Amino acid sequence: MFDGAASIGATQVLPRIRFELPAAEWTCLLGPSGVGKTTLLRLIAGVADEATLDGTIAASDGAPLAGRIAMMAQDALLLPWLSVAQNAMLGDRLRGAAPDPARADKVLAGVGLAAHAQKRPGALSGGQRQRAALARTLMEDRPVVLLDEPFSALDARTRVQMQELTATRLRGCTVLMVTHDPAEAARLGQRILILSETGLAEHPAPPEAPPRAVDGADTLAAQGALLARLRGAA
Ligand SMILES: Nc1ncnc2c1ncn2[C@@H]1O[C@H](COP(=O)(O)OP(=O)(O)OP(=O)(O)O)[C@@H](O)[C@H]1O
Repeated sequence: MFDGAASIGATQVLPRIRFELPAAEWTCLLGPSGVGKTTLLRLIAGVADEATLDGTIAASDGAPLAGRIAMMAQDALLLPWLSVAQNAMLGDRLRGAAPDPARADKVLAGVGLAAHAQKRPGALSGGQRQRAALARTLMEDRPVVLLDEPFSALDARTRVQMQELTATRLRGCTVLMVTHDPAEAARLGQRILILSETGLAEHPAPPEAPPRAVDGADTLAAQGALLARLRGAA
């Protein structure tokens, strides 16, 4: 449960909001640029050192959130001196656990980077780097996953594939994904939230389980309604 507002210095960077993330469901968060979506994710992940939270963040089971969250940031920070495979296994390395190269190979193959596993991030395209960061997030195997525009740099075909792969792999996880794409929210969201300067609003999600067909009637209707609402809010 999140209940609070956030500021940096004297500036409010997240309006006061209150919401719960339903367990094992995929929640999509949309809203205009600069409204505080990334700040919200960073606060939940416990890495928003720049911001001051006036409120509380708590898991419904009362246990600490630390150690249960994987986050894929917008500026996917791959370490430039490590290979793609080593980046994918970074979580284990940082925890001092034994890395699992066979699993990394599998996850990298899943995101279409098998042929690039030994390359440095600098030798990849932006979309390939984003898939490498996605692989690292999937490798983490955490019950709560925060995704900040994870598919934004991908071409249309790869985006649809990665949405499907991620939805399948994260089934059973509690996911909060920031996206600017109403089509993506209509495909993946079991709950759709819109953040604005005045607070949080909920938008109805299609009833089918994600990933929904791109051209499904319910998906297209939800996409259209969401876009109209976002335009109205602009
Ligand atoms: N480190 C920082 N120092 C000062 N202000 C910041 C910092 N990080 C973010 N902000 C400000 O906080 C506000 C919220 O930023 P945030 O990145 O959370 O927005 P967002 O909704 O994720 O935007 P976008 O959709 O463009 O990614 C913005 O006004 C931004 O300028």
